[in-house]
Amino acid sequence: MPANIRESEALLPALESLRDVISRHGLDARKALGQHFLLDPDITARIAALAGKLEGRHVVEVGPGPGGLTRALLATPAASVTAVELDTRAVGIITELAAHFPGRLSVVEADALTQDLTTLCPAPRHIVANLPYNVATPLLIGWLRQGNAWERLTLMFQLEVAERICAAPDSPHYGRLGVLAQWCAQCAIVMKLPPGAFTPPPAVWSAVASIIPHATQPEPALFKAMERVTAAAFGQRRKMLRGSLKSLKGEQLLAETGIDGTRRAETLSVAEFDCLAKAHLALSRAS
Ligand SMILES: C[S@@+](CC[C@H](N)C(=O)[O-])C[C@H]1O[C@@H](n2cnc3c(N)ncnc32)[C@H](O)[C@@H]1O
Repeated sequence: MPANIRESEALLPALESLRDVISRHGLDARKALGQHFLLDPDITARIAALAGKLEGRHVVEVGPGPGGLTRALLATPAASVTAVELDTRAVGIITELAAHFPGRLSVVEADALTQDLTTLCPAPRHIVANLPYNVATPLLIGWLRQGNAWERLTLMFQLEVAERICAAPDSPHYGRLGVLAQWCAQCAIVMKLPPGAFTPPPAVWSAVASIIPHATQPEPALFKAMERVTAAAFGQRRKMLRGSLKSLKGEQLLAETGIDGTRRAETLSVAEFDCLAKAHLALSRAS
């Protein structure tokens, strides 16, 4: 395995600069596609390193754009990289890049929101991506739903979203996304980047979150129950639980779990939400 960033770069064949590739393919950044590119190879190599051991792993990269992070991933010992991209111009760039890495890089032109990424490569699978910010949250929730399929996710979000994913109870960013993510995975912010690290720069800071699914994952019906409970509890977060959970037979749920109905959603631990989701599922199966 390469010992450092310079050694990793040395593993790549001589490639055209990303700026030249962008201009040759007319890949001017489009806001609607959340396009903020990473062109600094030191930064992309650091992100690839944050993904941990990639030897023998199959990596899915969502939104390769001009391919900076893709190149960094190819400089690791990953068994394969599958890039999923919506923008035809970027698909053209990655198709060209794939010619330099026969059998190791493939590109799929698709919307990652509707494509089941688990069908694209065998396990053990990782996702590594600088995500399009406009669809990052629904993408993450979809991948959490398939927790068993992923060994690890290393994902760039807007800093505020990464903070919500990793927030502790009773802290300002704690909410539905943090409960769902931490219920399914170990989550941590492992890198922060200022707007100037991207071309063009976004309006806000960004952060990479490392998301490692727990060994045991909720079954689909329990995941749905947790989605319903957290939507109700945080949908009216200023309300006490006995009010916000009313539509889910809240009184019964609270009695069964022993959780005080005068508490508010943001004070509950992930373990307490787990109890509520299990009680809700049991109640809905019984009725
Ligand atoms: C933030 S840019 C990252 C580009 C590149 N990985 C980089 O770091 O320079 C997000 C990328 O996701 C692509 N994208 C946007 N929406 C998508 C979707 N629904 N499915 C797949 N790719 C998408 C964009 O075209 C763009 O290339």
